[in-house]
Amino acid sequence: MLAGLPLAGSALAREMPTTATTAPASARKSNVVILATGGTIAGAGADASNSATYQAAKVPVDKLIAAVPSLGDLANVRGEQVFQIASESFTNAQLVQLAKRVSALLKQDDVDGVVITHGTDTLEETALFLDLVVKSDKPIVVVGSMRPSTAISADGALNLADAVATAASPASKGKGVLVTMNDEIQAGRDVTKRVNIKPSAFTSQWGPLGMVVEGKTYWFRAPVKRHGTTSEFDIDTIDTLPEVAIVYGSGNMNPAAYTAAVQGGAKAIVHAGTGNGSVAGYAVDTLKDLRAKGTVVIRSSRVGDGFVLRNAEQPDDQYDWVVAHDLNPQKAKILAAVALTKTNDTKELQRIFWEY
Ligand SMILES: NC(=O)C[C@H](N)C(=O)O
Repeated sequence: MLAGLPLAGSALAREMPTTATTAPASARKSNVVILATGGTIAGAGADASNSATYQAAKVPVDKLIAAVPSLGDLANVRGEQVFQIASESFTNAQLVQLAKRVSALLKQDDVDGVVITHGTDTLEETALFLDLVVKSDKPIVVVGSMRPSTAISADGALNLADAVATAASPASKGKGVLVTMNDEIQAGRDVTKRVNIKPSAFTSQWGPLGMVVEGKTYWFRAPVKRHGTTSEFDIDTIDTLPEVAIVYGSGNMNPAAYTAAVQGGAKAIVHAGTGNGSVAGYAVDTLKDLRAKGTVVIRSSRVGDGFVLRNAEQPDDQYDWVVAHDLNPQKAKILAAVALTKTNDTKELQRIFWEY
């Protein structure tokens, strides 16, 4: 029920008085553009009790903005509807289109920051992609919600207000793509969806960078990996991304999955290995074979936390494989696709996995 939105907004307005601003009254208000792509933050359920059964990507960006009147206290905000999709349906072509729009907007003098509203399922992929390819120091904040806008205690309104506050804050400059969920500011590179049903779904093994409280950002750490202006990748020179497949490791896995991925067009395989990216003994020959024929093999871990070391578990130097460092399989897939636009040299690819 879209009629639920203004109610949610005015409730928020009561809870967040206009004193919650990020800058002194004399400072110019930042100009923030909200690019809407769909997801649960734009979702609508039949009833306020529907927190998990609803349709994603229903509410248009103007209604999302109107539902949170306090946004106007934080920044001069305008919206653009880029897509209206659930994020599990994002394609590489859409990633490229979105990043080109972000890049173009941030080149404008009258844009200080960009917020992207996004479904949470692949939010972490988009956040890393933008981190790698948009050459700007201006804040880019990706935000979603775990409950649809019509649900009791919907989390989208506050997450969006926090995103706008973060995008409007000069303190957010140069910190890479940021994600605001559940009061926290996370590094887009590191953050991952770890719970599929709670507002506290997004965490990073390295911890949040900061928090947003009453429209003000508080920072505790900053990313050290290459991103934005220090990245060697630039969306202005990327038009397509190569196919990269993830193959999931498990007990008694079928190695035919690797071959099928390559037959399906994959230029690289991210092996979501057990433990430290380990590979079943009976599957090693298939991967060695595919590598000999040109497929890039990247070892990541299905565990999600920790990091995969070269030549631990498997002799990567001997097999000419790459390790994903601390990137989980879905993030390794994004970095591999971006890196492959420049090189398929495995030494270069490994350097890129260490540096980004
Ligand atoms: N919470 C969400 O946004 C989930 C939804 N399936 C999406 O990613 O679009």
